[in-house]
Amino acid sequence: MPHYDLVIVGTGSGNSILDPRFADRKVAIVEQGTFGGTCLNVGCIPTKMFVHTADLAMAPSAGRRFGVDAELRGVRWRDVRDRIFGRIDPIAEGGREYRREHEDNAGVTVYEGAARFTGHKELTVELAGGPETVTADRFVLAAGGRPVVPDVPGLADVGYHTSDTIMRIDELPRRAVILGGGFIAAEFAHVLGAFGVDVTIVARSDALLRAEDDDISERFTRLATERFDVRLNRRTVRARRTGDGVALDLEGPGGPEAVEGELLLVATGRTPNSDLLEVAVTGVATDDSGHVVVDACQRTGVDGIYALGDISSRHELKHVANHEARVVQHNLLHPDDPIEADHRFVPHAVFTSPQIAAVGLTERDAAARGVRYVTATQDYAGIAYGWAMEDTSGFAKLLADPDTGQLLGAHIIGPQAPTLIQPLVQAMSFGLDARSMARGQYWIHPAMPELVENALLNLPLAA
Ligand SMILES: Cc1cc2nc3c(=O)[nH]c(=O)nc-3n(C[C@H](O)[C@H](O)[C@H](O)COP(=O)(O)OP(=O)(O)OC[C@H]3O[C@@H](n4cnc5c(N)ncnc54)[C@H](O)[C@@H]3O)c2cc1C
Ligand SMILES: NC(=O)c1ccc[n+]([C@@H]2O[C@H](COP(=O)([O-])OP(=O)(O)OC[C@H]3O[C@@H](n4cnc5c(N)ncnc54)[C@H](O)[C@@H]3O)[C@@H](O)[C@H]2O)c1
Repeated sequence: MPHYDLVIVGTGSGNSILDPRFADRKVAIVEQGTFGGTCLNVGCIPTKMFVHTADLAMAPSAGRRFGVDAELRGVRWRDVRDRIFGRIDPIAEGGREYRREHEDNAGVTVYEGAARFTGHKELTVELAGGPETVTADRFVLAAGGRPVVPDVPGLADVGYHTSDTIMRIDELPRRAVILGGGFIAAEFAHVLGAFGVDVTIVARSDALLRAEDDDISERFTRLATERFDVRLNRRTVRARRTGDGVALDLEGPGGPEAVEGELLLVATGRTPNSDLLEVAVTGVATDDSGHVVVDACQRTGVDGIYALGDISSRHELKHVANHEARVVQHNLLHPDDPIEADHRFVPHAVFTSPQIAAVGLTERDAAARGVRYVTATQDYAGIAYGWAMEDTSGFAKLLADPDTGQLLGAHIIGPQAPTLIQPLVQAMSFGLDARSMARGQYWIHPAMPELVENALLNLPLAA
């Protein structure tokens, strides 16, 4: 039975741990799917390439009110798809080849198959030629998560897509139904809608993107309702096949109803892969949502076993997985001088239309925690660049401590929100108060960050 110094399960963020400093160690890396993991192959990167293309497809119709008459003559779906994966697939394959063949990785063995723990620090991998069992002093659990499919009668039989499959379809449907009202629903509704698909969104709660600050969620829900057929407060009773696709029978405030599409996208969250990896067999604990329990240094309760990314983090974000991979890398190299992960101010963005970004507390969080706070908002429509963009719906909302001016939360809905939020993430991370941030630097006029400057100046802080 081969024994390793280190075994890494998962080639998403886990793959970035290995660098020349590990050259003197005997290492194995295990992957059951496509090298590079979710973000590269079926997550952040292809979705944002589709989103950018969708934004371009929307531009002609947006031009009209600027006096620019342009027309969208069509979207060549297969060309879009093949351009995107024509770039991504070789990167995934290049990463695989690098680990398997390159002299830099002379000490690395790649196992391609599904792994599960079969004993204490003992892992069995289902290889094409049969199972192989390995042991190691140290493990990194970086096996991510997978889409959750709700237990709706008929769903398993009708044929549905998840984010794992929808980006590779051969033809765009005329009509699509999206089940779920979170990140993936918001992003794919935008992409499909921009490409001319009639989109119906079915959500069980009373708003889309419900985890956002209420003002953001309300604004997005209103805008989405103008663009898509949005069914809120709906329970999905049953899925059934129709002549040309799928129907969902729903129960809602108005009684029973049905929605139909040629394609159904299930976007109802993700679950960590700790169960399939059978981490309990090696003594690693999970919480009630299946996330591996780690301490601030990303160590599980079992000596020498670390975890990172979606398998252990409720954030389920690539920048968090990357940060945690850097922490694990340091702690593997310097076990006697470990560092902690910093989860204080984790931002996120939803790349839909309009774009959304946030960091820190929502107003709901602040109220629930009994934190003293003041808020301020600034509309894009009230800054010069917002006039240039004729924006009528975007705004920034800030929460701050009324006495110290320390920022507690920032929420933006509107063009370039993920870019605009970054200086606020920086201010929060380095403890810069709102007044110093607003007046201690120049803000380029008339650029979009004036949205942030004005939101900061609008905060009703103690004199
Ligand atoms: C559609 C979509 C869009 C997203 N967009 C964004 C975004 O814009 N920004 C952002 O920050 N985040 C985004 N995310 C989330 C982001 O992709 C994840 O947080 C991130 O990829 C997690 O990285 P990871 O290394 O923890 O896991 P993964 O990248 O999922 O890597 C885990 C790897 O482990 C392998 N594996 C699993 N189980 C086993 C096993 N038993 N044996 C062997 N191998 C195994 C898997 O095949 C996989 O390759 C998106 C996710 C999705 C689904
Ligand atoms: N831009 C980004 O950073 C980005 C983009 C896409 C995905 N992601 C990550 O991937 C994760 C998964 O995305 P997601 O959109 O699937 O999850 P999500 O948690 O954002 O949304 C899930 C949605 O499904 C609904 N839902 C859950 N169970 C349901 C059921 N049984 N019936 C009907 N509706 C149900 C929830 O109410 C919610 O609206 C996200 O949490 C996010 O961290 C990030």
